[in-house]
Amino acid sequence: MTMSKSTQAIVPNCHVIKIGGSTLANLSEAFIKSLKRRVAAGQNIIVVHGGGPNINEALAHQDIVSETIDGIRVTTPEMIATIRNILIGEVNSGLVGKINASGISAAGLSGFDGVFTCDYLEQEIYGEVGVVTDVNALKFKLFLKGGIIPVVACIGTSATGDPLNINADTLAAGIASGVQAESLLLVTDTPGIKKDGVTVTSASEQDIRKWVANGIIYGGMIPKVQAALDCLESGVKAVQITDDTLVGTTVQATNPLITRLTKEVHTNA
Ligand SMILES: Nc1ncnc2c1ncn2[C@@H]1O[C@H](COP(=O)(O)OP(=O)(O)O)[C@@H](O)[C@H]1O
Ligand SMILES: CC(=O)N[C@@H](CCC(=O)OP(=O)(O)O)C(=O)O
Repeated sequence: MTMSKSTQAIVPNCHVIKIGGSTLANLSEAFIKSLKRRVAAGQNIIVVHGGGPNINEALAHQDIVSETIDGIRVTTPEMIATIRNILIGEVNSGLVGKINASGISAAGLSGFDGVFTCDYLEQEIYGEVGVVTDVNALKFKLFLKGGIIPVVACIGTSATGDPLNINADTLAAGIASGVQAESLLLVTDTPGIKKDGVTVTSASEQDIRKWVANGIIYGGMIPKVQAALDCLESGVKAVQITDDTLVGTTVQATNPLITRLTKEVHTNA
């Protein structure tokens, strides 16, 4: 997959944290505390969020059945307005409100606010689904310089201004690559990649390819491992797949070159 680029300066000491819809409803105190610690330590945090379960519920209310291909929702024109409204109107505002209430200054954003551009992934297969093509690192920098955490909903716009549904893991990887983040943290409802019921502490690209092929990794975990590999490929130094206890800190590569060559994906134990 071609990763997004940034036409502007990178964002220093930046860490992208993606929160899955699986976790949003019950975001723990520990998570908010960890966010505060990171901000206090001077990290530039960008939050990206999903909302898959909220979308499922809203579509079910309208008797709309949706299909996913390897974790990516095939998005028909009849679904896209609902998905935009749920992600921006409901999920994003809820999360931004929660973060602000905790004392951290945050602002809600999406592709409509010009922080990234996107294009159709493969319209004939996925319909109204986007992929990030460019990241406006300067705009992110301005928010962060002003002490505001950008909280980005996974909705983009087409060249003609129509909303596009973007898988949140894919968007997080695109933004992390575009700002040349130090790390990407994918927060979900499982403590890491599991194999035979056990959470693995680290996984290589070869492991991942094998586990996707034999079904150990399936569904919503597929966009995560793809995002992880894409990020490492584009120079992001560390990727962690974890639950919201964020046990320890993001695994940092001691030698970025080795990380890039071996494409290690770290998960927590
Ligand atoms: N090998 C695996 N290890 C852990 N979880 C996996 C694995 N393969 C598939 N999954 C599934 O991926 C889910 C996480 O993806 P998803 O539901 O899309 O979460 P999110 O909303 O956080 O993006 C897990 O709850 C689990 O059902
Ligand atoms: C194109 C695509 O797959 N979009 C996702 C966007 C939400 C998402 O990614 O939410 P999670 O992080 O909770 O999985 C969807 O429609 O479900």
